[in-house]
Amino acid sequence: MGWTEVLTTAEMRALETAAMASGAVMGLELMERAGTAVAGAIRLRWPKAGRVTVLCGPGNNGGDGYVVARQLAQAGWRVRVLGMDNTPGPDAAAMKRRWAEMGGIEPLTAAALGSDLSDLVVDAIFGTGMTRPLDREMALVSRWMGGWTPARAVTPPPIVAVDAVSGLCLDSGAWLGGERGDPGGNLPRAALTVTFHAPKVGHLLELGPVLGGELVVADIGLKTTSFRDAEGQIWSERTLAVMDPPRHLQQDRGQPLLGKRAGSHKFDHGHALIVAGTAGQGGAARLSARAALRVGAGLVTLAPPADAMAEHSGPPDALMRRAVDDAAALSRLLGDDRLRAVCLGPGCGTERAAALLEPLLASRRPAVLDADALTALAGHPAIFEGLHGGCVLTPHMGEFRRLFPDLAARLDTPRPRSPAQESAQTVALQTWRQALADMRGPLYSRLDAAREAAARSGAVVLLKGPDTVIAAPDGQARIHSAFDVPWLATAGAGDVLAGIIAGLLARGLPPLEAVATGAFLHAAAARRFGPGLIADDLPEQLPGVFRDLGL
Ligand SMILES: NC(=O)C1=CN([C@@H]2O[C@H](COP(=O)(O)OP(=O)(O)OC[C@H]3O[C@@H](n4cnc5c(N)ncnc54)[C@H](OP(=O)(O)O)[C@@H]3O)[C@@H](O)[C@H]2O)[C@@H](O)CC1
Ligand SMILES: [K+]
Repeated sequence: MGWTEVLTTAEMRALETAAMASGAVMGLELMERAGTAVAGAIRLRWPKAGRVTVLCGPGNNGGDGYVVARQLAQAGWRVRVLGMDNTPGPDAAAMKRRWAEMGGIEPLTAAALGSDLSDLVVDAIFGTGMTRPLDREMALVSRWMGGWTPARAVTPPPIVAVDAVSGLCLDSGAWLGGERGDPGGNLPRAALTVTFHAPKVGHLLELGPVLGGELVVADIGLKTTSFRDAEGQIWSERTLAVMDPPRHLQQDRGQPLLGKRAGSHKFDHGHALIVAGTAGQGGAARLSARAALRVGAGLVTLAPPADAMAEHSGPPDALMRRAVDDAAALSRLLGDDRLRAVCLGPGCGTERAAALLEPLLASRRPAVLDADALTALAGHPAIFEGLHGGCVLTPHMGEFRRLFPDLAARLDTPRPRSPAQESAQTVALQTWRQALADMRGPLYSRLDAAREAAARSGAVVLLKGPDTVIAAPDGQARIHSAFDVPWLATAGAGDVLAGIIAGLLARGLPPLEAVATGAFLHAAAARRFGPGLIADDLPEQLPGVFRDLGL
């Protein structure tokens, strides 16, 4: 594996619809495969048949649940099924009938769960069709799965989620059971989530990774892997996620992408300019510079104002230094074509950043704009207008809020992305593009926000977080979930990331690739060091990361 395609719920429904419309597969068959995959994953992890309670919702997620119930019963499990008193769509109804021939269906209520004694609970209540907050009864069921009952706290049995923990929005990773960002306690945490064909956006963002546990992506035989338009071109608006060390880092059309070819010259690997600030603020820029060197830029020059030069005279000795006092000095320096990329912002000071942004943007040089440069951009709309496709913005949520207040506000409010909730099943293949634009899932996501920010600014945007989201102006996006490296939340880590990206830009990687690769290397360095990490350690881990990648 490497980069993996990630889908919205509408995209998933469109793929499924296309597969059925082409006659390649029937809905009932897909449901049987989905349920079989879940039952198989359960039997692999819990090989000794025990007692299982399967909670089945009103739609096709519930249909999968009835398949799981049947298959586990056939494998010797003692199965209790709690379901809803409704007639679901034809496929789920058929699966419900088949189960009813084998066992009973009790009403799905919190009261019925109160005395449950099972070893395992299968949550097949809601999946990709989750469109609105849980009603009161389902909220109580959900709280039971989270270990809360009116009488006392209980330890719920391990939960296996079919497609998602019910209540999670698979388009945003937000919790639909309550207020966004403050979902309260007692959220259910699955031991295992089995999803189908591809991860969904919500598995990787916000609470998705926290609530989902181990994520298994089961192949249910949907052959299509990418969206292609009528001319067979892959859409530009794709979302890819790093699930494993990306293979392309080791090899790109037979050539090492990050490795260095024997006999190459330092100028073959680019020259990065790291702008530094006035006295007393130097550490940040030096962290960026060290990272740019370690990631393999051929040369790195640090550019403080002349009166701060003394402060910047320490190691690493491999750094070159050049005083840049004002916009004119930066313009002159950028007259040298060999300077391939610039990093502006870390430890720079907002005023200095604002003054230097104009010549930098005018030079059209690839540039990472971080920290103080982002604050300067937020305060100067005219400079913001000068952003271009070679620019990379690396805001954390606070900086994002200053730059794109309306987009941040939409993230804060749990409201639908679009009121149109037209059934995807009716969407014809040719009209996907329009249909998906109308039907993105129930909640506006960090991915949506980053995409809009990139389109608006014309720059590549990396929105920081444990679920880093990266978007390019043409709609391409990457998700880099790194919930396993909490030690990255440390002072200066962002400066290192900016330096890594600047180094990769200097080495000639296109902006989106530089940013996505940079996010991966940054997390990999943190992972390699482990607990106790400080930002200074990150660049020093890069050689080990490269060795691990086989460079
Ligand atoms: N796509 C694929 O390739 C495959 C998909 N498969 C499976 O299908 C699942 C998707 O099925 P789905 O579309 O029927 O949606 P699902 O999640 O069952 O929920 C829909 C029902 O819930 C209701 N409802 C929604 N929110 C509610 C709320 N808060 N409170 C109460 N009710 C609420 C909603 O009602 P409505 O909004 O229509 O009023 C509707 O009745 C998917 O996750 C996967 O498991 C596999 O079988 C095979 C391959
Ligand atoms: K579910």
